[in-house]
Amino acid sequence: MLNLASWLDRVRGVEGDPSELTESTSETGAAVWDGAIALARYISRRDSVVVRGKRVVELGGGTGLVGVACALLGATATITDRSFRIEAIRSAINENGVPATAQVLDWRDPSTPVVAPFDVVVASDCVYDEPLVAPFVETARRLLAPGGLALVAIDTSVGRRRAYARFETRCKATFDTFDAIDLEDDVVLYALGKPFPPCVVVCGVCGVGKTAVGKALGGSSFVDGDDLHPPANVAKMTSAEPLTDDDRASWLDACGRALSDTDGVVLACSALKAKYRAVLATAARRARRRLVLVYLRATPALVADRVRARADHFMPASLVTSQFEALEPPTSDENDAITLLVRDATLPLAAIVDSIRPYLSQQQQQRALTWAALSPLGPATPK
Ligand SMILES: Nc1ncnc2c1ncn2[C@@H]1O[C@H](COP(=O)(O)OP(=O)(O)O)[C@@H](O)[C@H]1O
Ligand SMILES: O=C(O)[C@H](O)[C@@H](O)[C@H](O)[C@H](O)COP(=O)(O)O
Repeated sequence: MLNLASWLDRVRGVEGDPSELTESTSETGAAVWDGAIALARYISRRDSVVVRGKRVVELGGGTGLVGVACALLGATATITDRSFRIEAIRSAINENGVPATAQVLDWRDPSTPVVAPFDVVVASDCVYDEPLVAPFVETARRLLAPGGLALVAIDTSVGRRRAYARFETRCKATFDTFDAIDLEDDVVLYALGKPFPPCVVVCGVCGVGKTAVGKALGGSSFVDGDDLHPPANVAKMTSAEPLTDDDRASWLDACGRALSDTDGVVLACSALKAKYRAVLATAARRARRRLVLVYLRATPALVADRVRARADHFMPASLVTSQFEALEPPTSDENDAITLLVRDATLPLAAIVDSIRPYLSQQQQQRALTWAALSPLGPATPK
């Protein structure tokens, strides 16, 4: 395996002039531009923090220089470009014997199957044409895990000022942290952090108010666990038969996927037992987020009243007793991965929701702090 220094020496021999390239040039990506060299050097100086052990994707890989550099430094890299560059990227990967794969990715075709998310997105000198800016930034956002970091190097001597200005504006609107750092020569490095909405689960027995609170809190990002039950579970509950641990297993997995596969979900899920909540906490950790668990507390009598008064729901009031029998009320020392908020379900809805919101922004701040600590750039500049 080559080391990074000799690999950089080697690719310097094919340096090119990016000012001659346009989006339609078939030569795009055939030469190594200054941005790529500067970015590879930058990452190599901060390897353990930025890429080691991380899932990295390179956009517009060209020769594959930056992606191969990341893999040489201990990342698992996916190096992407349009189809005509893939062969060259594959040979760069093979030559270096690194843990990397080459994959076709066209930013204007969101259906291209690249397995996201990634901890780090890297790219260099990719936004030289204005029409490319929006699809590029959207692709970076789509592929990046919450809390992840995008590093985009641009050689500003090339003179594509309008494209760069559009890129900056777009990034400021898309990412929640934005730094522009001068690297060597005229290369500017943009460090971008993806918004980091928390995973929220509203739990408690049937009829306690999970859906009402979850909807008010999550708006369009609300997911109702009721909708994730397999039909057999719904049939069972409709016929007044309580669910068993086995019945709940696949449903909890589906709830977990709703948490880990989507940005910023608020999920209503009864999560009656500690072991069910552990499944959800693991899913949140998979998405690199902390789980905020809102437990709604009420008496069996109040809950039975609510369930009886509720129209258009499969859950019969006769199941309320078994729900309380199964319930293991969550405690704050139950699981390190959970931030527990206990709320009185008899309070007005607005009071419950307003008392939860500050914890959500606290999570956002925590994300910014984590990012700043991980970043080799010093504290990130919030927009
Ligand atoms: N804080 C509250 N105050 C008064 N009624 C509520 C409150 N929260 C929920 N409800 C009502 O109680 C019923 C059950 O609430 P729902 O959200 O469907 O519970 P769950 O999703 O836990 O089964 C609904 O008719 C809902 O409008
Ligand atoms: O684990 C269970 O026994 C069920 O999941 C139950 O707890 C849940 O509450 C139902 O989905 C009913 O729906 P509601 O909670 O909306 O009444």
